[in-house]
Amino acid sequence: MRAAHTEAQVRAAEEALMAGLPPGALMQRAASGLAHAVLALLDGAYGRRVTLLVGGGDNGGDALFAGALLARRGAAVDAVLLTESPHEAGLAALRAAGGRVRRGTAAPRELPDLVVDGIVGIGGRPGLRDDTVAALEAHAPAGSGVTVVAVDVPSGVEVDTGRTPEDAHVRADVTVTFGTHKVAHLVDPAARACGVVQLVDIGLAPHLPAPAVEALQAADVAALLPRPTPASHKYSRGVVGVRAGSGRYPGAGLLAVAGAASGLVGMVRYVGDPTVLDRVREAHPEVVGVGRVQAWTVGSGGDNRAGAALRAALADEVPLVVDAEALRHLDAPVRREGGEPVPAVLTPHAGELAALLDVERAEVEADQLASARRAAERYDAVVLLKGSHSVVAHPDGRVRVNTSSTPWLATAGAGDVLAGLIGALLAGGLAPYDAASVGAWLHGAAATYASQGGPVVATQVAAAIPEVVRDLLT
Ligand SMILES: NC(=O)C1=CN([C@@H]2O[C@H](COP(=O)(O)OP(=O)(O)OC[C@H]3O[C@@H](n4cnc5c(N)ncnc54)[C@H](O)[C@@H]3O)[C@@H](O)[C@H]2O)[C@@H](O)CC1
Ligand SMILES: Nc1ncnc2c1ncn2[C@@H]1O[C@H](COP(=O)(O)OP(=O)(O)O)[C@@H](O)[C@H]1O
Ligand SMILES: [K+]
Repeated sequence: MRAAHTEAQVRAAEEALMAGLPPGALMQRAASGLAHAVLALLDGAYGRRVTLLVGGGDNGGDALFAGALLARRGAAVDAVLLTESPHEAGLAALRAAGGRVRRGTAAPRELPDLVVDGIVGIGGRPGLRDDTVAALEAHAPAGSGVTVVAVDVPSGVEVDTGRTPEDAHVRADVTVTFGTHKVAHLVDPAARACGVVQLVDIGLAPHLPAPAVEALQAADVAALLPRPTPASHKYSRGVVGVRAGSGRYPGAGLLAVAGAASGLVGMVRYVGDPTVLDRVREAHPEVVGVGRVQAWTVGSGGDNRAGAALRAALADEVPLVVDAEALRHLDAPVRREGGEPVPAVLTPHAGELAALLDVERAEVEADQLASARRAAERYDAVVLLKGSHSVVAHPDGRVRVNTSSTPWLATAGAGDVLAGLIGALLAGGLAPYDAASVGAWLHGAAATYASQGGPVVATQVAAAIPEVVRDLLT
């Protein structure tokens, strides 16, 4: 599991760890990890030009000590001070190692190979001052190819929320972080500013509490996956029912069935528009009609009958996935007629979540973590906010973020496949929170697998699910 913590959690853990260490030991660990990451990126130090952008806190200290290490290895290291009070010991170390120190935002005569963003870390306020933006532009102009390495977090993003409320922030190619991931490394839009995140172990783990946000890794997914035993039969593995697609969107019914029929349950039933049913049977001869199910997927590509389909599924006293058109017919909290709670997974994209919360889409996109949490609480259901790093929020406040995807997955019908797949996982016995997060992981991994770096369509994503599962289990 990849764990991400808040600033306060990190500071408390750091305090506990430092109590047993000599002063400055943690910064040395951080700086050494940072310097080694830079050395790997530059494939050596000798003759390489590195510029440090240095703020007034310990984040700048990390950059200065790492710069000293790089200078001792033969790199030409320049520190640009963006503060009146840089980390004194760090500055002395850099100078002693032969590094040069400058102030001001003037452009260098020659661009460096790599810029280290040591402007602010977890102590930073969101946004960057104008002079900082100018210094950044002068040393790593957009499109220049200068590699940008952020120390701990890209300066200017909001560390605990993943928001980027001020547009001014660093956009890094690589972020080198310490001790644990921070929320901003996982949650968009901040996660997009991090580039590749590398974690340096500084010994913090024993002092860390339960994470604020986590991300499943392949081994976690493998451990959670329902799988058959020698005693299994098709009913014991679970039956998923799909109420999706319509005369207007027949393909969505087919794609939801394709996601459900990826072999993770014993049987798939399709209930809905007769013309869609005929096409489902042609494409998936193993799919059957009306009967008992252990979970429903409702709403993908639905029409004005989606409300009735939702009511019928709710009446069945089994867990359900509520997608697309069916989301419009939901009441908060999600309840059966009679008022009992229903285990449910809602799968909105940002526009649909905005409608569920009665806010603007832009607000959801800007504050994905809080929006998903708020909806999970209000609807008393697991909410999967779809995006490049989909957010899965539990009504009790827990959150998982999915990082297995590829931008090529942003393609029509991909959401229908996901809804069917999560329905199958619910029918297979997973709790809604696990079904949603395992489903999002498999879906993203299937897209990545099918894409191989190139374009994919939703049908190919569904077809790649068994291959991804096979890889996981063997
Ligand atoms: N907490 C930990 O476990 C560790 C922390 N370390 C480093 O220490 C960092 C935290 O250091 P600090 O607490 O000193 O805080 P930061 O260095 O993140 O920032 C605080 C300083 O920046 C100024 N500042 C805040 N927002 C600003 C903005 N938007 N523009 C310009 N200046 C701004 C503040 O006035 C203050 O001087 C971490 O991110 C990490 O890099 C590491 O050295 C080792 C371990
Ligand atoms: N930029 C992106 N990178 C990775 N995955 C994405 C991106 N944008 C969207 N996705 C994923 O693609 C799918 C799109 O689903 P959705 O918006 O419901 O489309 P549709 O309704 O056409 O099926 C979701 O699983 C979402 O997480
Ligand atoms: K930084």
